[in-house]
Amino acid sequence: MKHVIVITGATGTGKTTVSTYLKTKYQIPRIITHTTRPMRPGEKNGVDYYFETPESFAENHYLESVTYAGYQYGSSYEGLERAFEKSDLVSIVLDTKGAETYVQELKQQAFILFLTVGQSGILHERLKDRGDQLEMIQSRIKSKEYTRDLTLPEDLIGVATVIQNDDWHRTEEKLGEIVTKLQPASL
Ligand SMILES: Nc1ncnc2c1ncn2[C@@H]1O[C@H](COP(=O)(O)OP(=O)(O)OP(=O)(O)O)[C@@H](O)[C@H]1O
Ligand SMILES: Nc1nc2c(ncn2[C@@H]2O[C@H](COP(=O)(O)O)[C@@H](O)[C@H]2O)c(=O)[nH]1
Repeated sequence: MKHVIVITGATGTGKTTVSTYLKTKYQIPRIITHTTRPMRPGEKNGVDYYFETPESFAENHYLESVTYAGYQYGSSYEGLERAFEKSDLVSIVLDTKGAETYVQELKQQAFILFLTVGQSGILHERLKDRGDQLEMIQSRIKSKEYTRDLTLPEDLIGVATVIQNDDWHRTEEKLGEIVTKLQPASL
């Protein structure tokens, strides 16, 4: 059975870091999603996201789309199919609203991974260290989506696997266990 590891949680908890690690260590491709937000330093179009204008964003066909801290984000059916052509096990990084939609649409094919940290105060530091502009950090941390994604939504309790991503070494160990469960034959 094909599976999508849906990596979700609040901003700065390490979703993209986990997705990149799964690709590097286990060759698990990431579904690239679309956004209207500006690029961060070092990001590349077609690698980190498909960066869109509001007009071009509206032209795609989305499995789900959301507004997050004032920008639009969406994952397309085509993106999912393209990733499944490469591998039976793929990952995607979504906010919690998107993760709920993936469970409704893909059912058992969606493996939900909710990332959290012990103290939400460290998230601000992580975003600063990542090179985010102060203005962007402040508006994001004030957004209702940020507050919402700090807590596992009720619909995902008992469905999601939770990793407290404070210690990267422990996170690596837990990811190894998850991949072994989902991809036993190839390890
Ligand atoms: N376990 C960890 N310990 C310390 N720093 C970490 C850890 N995991 C990730 N980071 C760092 O935290 C920063 C934010 O990580 P990342 O970009 O992966 O978060 P994210 O959840 O994808 O954020 P966003 O939703 O804003 O895109 C990065 O600089 C990353 O290197
Ligand atoms: N529901 C969706 N959420 C998405 C998608 N692509 C990214 N995201 C989430 O948006 C926020 C902000 O991302 P950032 O890269 O600007 O920090 C974060 O929670 C991502 O997981 C999507 O297609 N659908």
